[in-house]
Amino acid sequence: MTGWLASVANPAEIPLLLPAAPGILDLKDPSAGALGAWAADDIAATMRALAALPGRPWLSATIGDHPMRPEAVEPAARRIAATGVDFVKIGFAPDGAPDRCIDALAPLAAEGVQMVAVLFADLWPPDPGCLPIDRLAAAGFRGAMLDTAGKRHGLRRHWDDAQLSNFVCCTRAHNLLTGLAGSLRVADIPALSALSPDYLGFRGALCGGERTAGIDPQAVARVATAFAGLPDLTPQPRPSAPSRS
Ligand SMILES: O=C[C@H](O)COP(=O)(O)O
Repeated sequence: MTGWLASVANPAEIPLLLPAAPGILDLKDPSAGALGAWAADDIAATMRALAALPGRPWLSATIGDHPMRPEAVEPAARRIAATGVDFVKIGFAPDGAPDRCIDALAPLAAEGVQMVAVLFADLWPPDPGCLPIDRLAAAGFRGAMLDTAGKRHGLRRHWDDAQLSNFVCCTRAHNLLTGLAGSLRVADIPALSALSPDYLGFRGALCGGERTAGIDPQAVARVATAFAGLPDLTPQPRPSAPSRS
């Protein structure tokens, strides 16, 4: 089943999301850019606050928007990893040296940090063969998601559903967790879930359209309801054949 990720701008928004039970709470400050980072102290405090919550969502946190240089990306990732957050999300764009950044992050994976690459669909060509998916897997990344750096148009204006399906298949073939995001709306949920990514990510749709506006509980309920109504496509065990006796 495809799950969902909810981006939260500050600790005060978390109680508005928890009743809707997203699988991942993504700590990200949308007013500070596509991958705007929370303060590390706030991430660590949120991890502590939710640690004992039964069935708590996973927590991810972004490292901020950085130029594609290892000396910028690696220390930022290390700083967020030190908070103990479950997943560290790192953005990759084709400009600069994304390959060298990925290689510089491999030691973090070896230390047990679960990193998720965020690949910007409006910056990379719409073909998973052009993305550094092999390299991410070889470096020990846990997942790769496709998102958009610009928020004016949704993901599906940049990549069509066949291209998105290729992305899901390609990342899955590398044993990476797979996510799709980028100004997604409730109306996108059935078609994108049918591609079977591990999760779909939302911010704008949870705020009634404007991602910096703050969480709107009614908009959250619309997203959660759309997921609750999806068919369960998980393969079921076959009933055993009747015995011949
Ligand atoms: O990680 C997911 C993003 O926060 C999605 O934000 P968005 O729906 O505003 O593009």
